[in-house]
Amino acid sequence: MIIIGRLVRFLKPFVVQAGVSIVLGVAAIATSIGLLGTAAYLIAQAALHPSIAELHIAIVGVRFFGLARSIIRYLERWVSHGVNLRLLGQLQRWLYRTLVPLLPARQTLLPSGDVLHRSITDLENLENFYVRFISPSLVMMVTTIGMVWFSGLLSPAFWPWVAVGLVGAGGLTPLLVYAFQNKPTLRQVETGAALNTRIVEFIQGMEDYLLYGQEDFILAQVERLESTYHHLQLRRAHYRGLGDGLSLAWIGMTVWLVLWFGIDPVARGEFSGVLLVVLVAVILASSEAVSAILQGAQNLPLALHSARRLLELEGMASRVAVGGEVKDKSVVRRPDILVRDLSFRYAPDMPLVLDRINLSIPFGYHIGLLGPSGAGKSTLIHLLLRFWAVEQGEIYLGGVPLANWDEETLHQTFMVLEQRPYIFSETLRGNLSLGAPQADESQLWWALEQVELADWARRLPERLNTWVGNLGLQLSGGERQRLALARVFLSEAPVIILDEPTVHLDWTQATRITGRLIAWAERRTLIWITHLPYGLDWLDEIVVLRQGQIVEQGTPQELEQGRGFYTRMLNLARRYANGFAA
Ligand SMILES: Nc1ncnc2c1ncn2[C@@H]1O[C@H](COP(=O)(O)OP(=O)(O)OP(=O)(O)O)[C@@H](O)[C@H]1O
Repeated sequence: MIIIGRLVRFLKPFVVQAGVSIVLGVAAIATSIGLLGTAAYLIAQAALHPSIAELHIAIVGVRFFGLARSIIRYLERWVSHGVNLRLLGQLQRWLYRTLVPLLPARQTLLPSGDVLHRSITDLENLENFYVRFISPSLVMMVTTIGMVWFSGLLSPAFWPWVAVGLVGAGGLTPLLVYAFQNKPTLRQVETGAALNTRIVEFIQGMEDYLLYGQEDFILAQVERLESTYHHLQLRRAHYRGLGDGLSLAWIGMTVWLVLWFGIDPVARGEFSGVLLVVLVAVILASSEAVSAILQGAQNLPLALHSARRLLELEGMASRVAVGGEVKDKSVVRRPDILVRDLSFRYAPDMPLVLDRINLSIPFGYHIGLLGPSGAGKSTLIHLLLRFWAVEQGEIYLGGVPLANWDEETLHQTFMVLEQRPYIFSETLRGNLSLGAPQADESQLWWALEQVELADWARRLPERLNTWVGNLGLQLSGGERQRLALARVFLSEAPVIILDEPTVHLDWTQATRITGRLIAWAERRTLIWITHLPYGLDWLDEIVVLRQGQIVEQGTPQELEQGRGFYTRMLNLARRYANGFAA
């Protein structure tokens, strides 16, 4: 019920249109009943050979209901599909708004295939909830009340049977269908999501699977999931068939009871035979509303499970701090960074990844964040970007607590080159201008020059307009890295964070590009993350992280003269380099 309540709130903006669609739905069923009722009256009355004048009203009624039924049904579909499409748009917007703050940090919790499943299949299932459940339920209720009232009007002997029959067919049977469908549907949704996840993983990791000879194993998993999925689909179809049969039995029983209790009074002349025929016809006509609600009950578990999966994203999102608004825009252009007593763990039952970190990075400083793998460097940056909420300690940006920065301004302040930069299935131009849509042709070429990709780009068949599709897989590791670095050169952000920026580059090229980066970032803050203590003399300060703690801090020269962790790393690195050279 809570889920249904949360779903109904999405309908709020379209409540008028939804109301109109329900009224039209009731009117469409009413005209169907009217058509069958007047047609039955006409045939039954005609059998008694009355004068044509006596049949006149019934003839007009048949014409009217016949015409009105098509027009009203058309209008009802038009309005309800309009509501549906707008609703789908609203749900999609809601989903993307929910996913955006969630994805950077929680990718590990949501495999890409699962996100795909949620954003396509789950949304589609949810769409059915409104058109196939809410509206038919209300139409069924009104139809039942209307039919009970009409049969009671004809004779008090009939209405209890009509009430029992319609409640059985349109109330109890859908409930039974829902109860039986619930479990297999839950399993079907989960199996479908697992299937999607496996398929996306298989495609993304195809190279490795082939290399390790694991393709048969993965394909067997996919086939197993697929066969479970089809088996569950079959089971659901089976219950659906049972539901259809059961509701028909209820309607048939109602007709039978009405005839059983009606024939004697007709024989005794106490009740009109024509009206008895009309009553039977309208009961049969009301089964149109029954079949709609049965379809709704069939889809309800699917919609509810999908809704639960979608709404749980909201719960995850609320754990990430939501920003306010930075009033003083001047701090946005020259923000100092201050980290005070920051501790962090990924989950309450996990160990501390950062332990009482204190750090001050004045604007314009070039600082190196050094430490072995797993020291917590990326975590510190992700907290700075507010991918995760700070729970212990504080981070100030430009003197303003990080939580008070709005998302958009925060993202304009930072340019981040992640360890595995993402190359989009796009043209070279599209990939370059991602963070700098204002950049003109000459700026794009300038950026390519800085990363030594301009000659390569000139040789491409369509130069900047060449498709570097398939997530950049047709580029070499070094080309991908330099393309991502070219994006950095186009950025206007005041704080630049580069996570292992020269990985995949050869030593001489890395040195040249680093030199250009240093010069370019002269009036910006630069945070250079690395685990190699090489060639860092140009930095204003180096902070050494180890097991989540700052173990050393100072200028490169100060650290080199000391006997700490940094010197040990440096000596080790030199020994390795000499060993290789020898
Ligand atoms: N999403 C996550 N959930 C749980 N633990 C995580 C998550 N991300 C990182 N960790 C753990 O936090 C610790 C610090 O990881 P982090 O990525 O910050 O290290 P790092 O210094 O950047 O390492 P590297 O140089 O290898 O990138 C590691 O032990 C890692 O396993």
